[in-house]
Amino acid sequence: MKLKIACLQIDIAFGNPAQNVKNAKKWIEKAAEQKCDLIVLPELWMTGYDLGRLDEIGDPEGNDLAGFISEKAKEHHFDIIGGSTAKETEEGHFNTMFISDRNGDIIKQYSKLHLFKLMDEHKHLVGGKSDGLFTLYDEIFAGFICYDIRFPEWIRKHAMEGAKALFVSAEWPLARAAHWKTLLTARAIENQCFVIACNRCGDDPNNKFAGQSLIIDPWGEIVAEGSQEEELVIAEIDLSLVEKVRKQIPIFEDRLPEFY
Ligand SMILES: O=C(O)CCC(=O)C(=O)O
Repeated sequence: MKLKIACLQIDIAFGNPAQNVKNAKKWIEKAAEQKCDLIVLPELWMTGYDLGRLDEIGDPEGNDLAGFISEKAKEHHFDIIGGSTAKETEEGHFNTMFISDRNGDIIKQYSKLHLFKLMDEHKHLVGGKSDGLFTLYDEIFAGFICYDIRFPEWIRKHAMEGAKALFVSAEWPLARAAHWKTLLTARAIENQCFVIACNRCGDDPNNKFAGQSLIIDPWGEIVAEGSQEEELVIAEIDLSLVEKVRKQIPIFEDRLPEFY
């Protein structure tokens, strides 16, 4: 199966959901003109990292993000990996990814498992408790958020459970752009699956962000790479490549977990 995918590599206005929704609408229109099958948004794109103001600008139960992507998916007939939102619950705020299919049904919520202390997430957010697996086009995929990509065991668990493509939403700083590219390429090669990673660009009061969104195939080849500016990062991927690579070098069969 072939899929045309667009990462919406956008800038994010710090703590200004209204402006960010307006900008996202503009980029979603551009993706619709490109006739994409699926689009991906970055992490916390409605609020940015204005974590100190989440009581004011957080997203009650994630309904703002869920409602927005559901409406846009139906309008444009594409599936949406909606990036993440600061989902406000009785337990606190989660950093939660929402996924809508093209009928507007929310088919998955995944809350970031690994909180990133360097950006104070542990002081303002609650870590998730469940996996990122979901199904679209009768294929198994998985969603992750930013820092999660530093945990190969977490990603491997999803590949072992059948994920053929890993979708990553991020606000990854420019200072560690080399890690971003290396980690994502390694996750693609070691799990022999596609990696589609959408990062924000621009800056906030504390960080400059890398952009450089990536679409990587199961052989580790980069098929599309963003600049450091706002843009759509687009590629057509062919999911049958996953089986081909896994046949050529059968690492899942050759694993020796009794030694690990
Ligand atoms: O791991 C990193 O270097 C960046 C992670 C990050 O920015 C995040 O999880 O928000």
